[in-house]
Amino acid sequence: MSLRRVLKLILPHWWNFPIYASALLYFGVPRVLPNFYVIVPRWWNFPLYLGLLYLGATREQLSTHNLYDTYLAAEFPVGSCAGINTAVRTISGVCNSLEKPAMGAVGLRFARFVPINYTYGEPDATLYTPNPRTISQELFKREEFQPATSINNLASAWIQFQTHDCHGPTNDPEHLMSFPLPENDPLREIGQTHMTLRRTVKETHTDRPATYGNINTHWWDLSQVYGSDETTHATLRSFVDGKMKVAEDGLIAVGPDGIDLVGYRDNWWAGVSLMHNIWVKEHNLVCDMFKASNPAWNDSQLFDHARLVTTALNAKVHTTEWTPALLQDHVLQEAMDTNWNGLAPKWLRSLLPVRFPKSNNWQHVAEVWYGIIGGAPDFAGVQFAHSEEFVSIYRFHSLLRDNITIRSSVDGKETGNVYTIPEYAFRGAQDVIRGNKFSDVVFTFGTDNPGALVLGNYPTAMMNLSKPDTPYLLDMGAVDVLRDRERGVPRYNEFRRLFSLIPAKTMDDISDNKATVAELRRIYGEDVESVDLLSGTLAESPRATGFAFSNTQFQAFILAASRRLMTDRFFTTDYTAAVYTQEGLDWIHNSDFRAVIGRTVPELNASAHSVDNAFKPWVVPRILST
Ligand code: HEM
Repeated sequence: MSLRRVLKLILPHWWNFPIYASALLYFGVPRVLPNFYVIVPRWWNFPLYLGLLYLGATREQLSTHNLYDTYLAAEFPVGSCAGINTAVRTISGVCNSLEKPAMGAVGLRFARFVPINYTYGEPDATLYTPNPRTISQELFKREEFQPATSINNLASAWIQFQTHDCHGPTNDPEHLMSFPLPENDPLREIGQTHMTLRRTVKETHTDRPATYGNINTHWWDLSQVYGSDETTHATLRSFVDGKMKVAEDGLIAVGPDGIDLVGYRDNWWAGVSLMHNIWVKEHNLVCDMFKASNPAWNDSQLFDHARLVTTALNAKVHTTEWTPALLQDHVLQEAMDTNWNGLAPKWLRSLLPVRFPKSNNWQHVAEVWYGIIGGAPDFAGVQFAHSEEFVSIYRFHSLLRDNITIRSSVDGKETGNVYTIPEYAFRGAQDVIRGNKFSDVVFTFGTDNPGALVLGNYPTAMMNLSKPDTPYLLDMGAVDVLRDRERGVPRYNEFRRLFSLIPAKTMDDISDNKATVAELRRIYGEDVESVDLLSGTLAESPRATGFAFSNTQFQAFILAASRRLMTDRFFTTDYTAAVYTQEGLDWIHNSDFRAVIGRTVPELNASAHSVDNAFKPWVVPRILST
């Protein structure tokens, strides 16, 4: 951070300076102030430093009340790091924690962000009420595409690339959920009376709610690119110079099922394929950089270092670019930047190169000053795993566009190739990626808007989705609702209560928009407790200025976004030149997503740099506007 930026931050807000100082003090005594936590419904109206203080306090509040392990102490797998190279990320995710080697590894259970006794899956009496199909068809269905104008379609591809479906592609064929279709359902005309789907694969326990395993690693380690098991991983490596395998055309090769050969390949579409290609290309460029500076390194050394750097850069892009693009609020922008870079100006860091002591109290001061990265890990007393609630807040299918209309990156003109969802999903992704110039595809994503995350904007094609190997059509709107109920994710109002938010007393409290409230009432009547999490969050307003999603989802996000960084050894204790190399750290420090695009698709360097954040709609070539 430059002196100019510090002055810019402080001067217009000089009257906030005492608040800023108290924020630092506050972080120094983290376990005290949460006792005095006061919920502020419209925190985004605070001036900058008060807003930062409030977000910090909220995170502390949530770390104290919203972290729950789903393992009993005696159940947790005992692991060992004997014979494992602990200086690098492992494929299965073991040994990130040296104290608890199995933490965050592939197959481990999802944790919970709400107390365990609130996570029983709903019984049949409520599971199907209100009817998920009615909700999907009457509340969610898109009549007309409503764009999210502040972001581009790379943002939607990005978030699915980050989250994917981690409960597994097949579900449990032995255990089904089935409910009658509404009387007026058009499917009844073709003889269908019920909607049926497989339950999620789960572990049952005698005295507590069922638990669910993650089929990928939990860490922020790009396992979707590299794989979470050695067999898959081996098929993806070229074993030459540390590089990932690519086909002759420079893109990821495709398997016999028509899907790209990558670490995790479920629910495939053109957007995720695009992201995988960009990050595999980036990995291979990092290998080139390392080979040039370390000619004696073998394939494994090059791969392991390139993975560390590529992964950290990916996490940095998410923290400092994707999130601020989705949540364009001044407080949030600063908070996310502080997470990664800290608030301390560079010149002061060089004067005081030694970090604050890493004792429990000072650690929080150090975090604000220097950022989470390179600091001391903080588990808030609970071992790390992704949580079921974190999966649920990313049910973002409304981001999907009905059509992808390819435009040339040279002049912005439509090429004539248009793909609907059934054409760009699953095997169809290949038609988009290889049926066009890759630069045109990326350009199209950079200049298109995704759909807005509001009611009435769920793509109709996703409500009649034919997924390979699934023996029935999926109404994804209904599936999204049903999965949360099945997995015991609390409904909207309970979710708010448990996340230190003020619950709605009546439907009118959910949204400022009268028409939206009327829509909710049509489905849920006056029973505000029955409103589903997805319905409530899509309906919710007001939202923070510039927020693409609701404050309720944001609350879970506050907890998860920092926690993913601060529990990971490779973002904390081992974010050092000794582990990453200095050139590796410099690569991360000097790059943003615009640079990644410029390197991996050089034709797009200028377009990607036409905006200050690669996830904002790119400025199209002049020919379009003339
Ligand atoms: C054409 C593109 C997409 C297709 C075909 C697709 C399809 C699916 C399917 C079939 C499921 C699993 C349904 C089940 O539980 O049985 C799913 C789950 C999910 N999808 Fe999508 N999806 C797409 C895009 C997206 C996007 C853009 C996001 C944005 C984040 C997203 C987020 C999720 C989440 C969070 C889940 C739940 C994951 C889990 O249960 O572990 N999807 N999707």
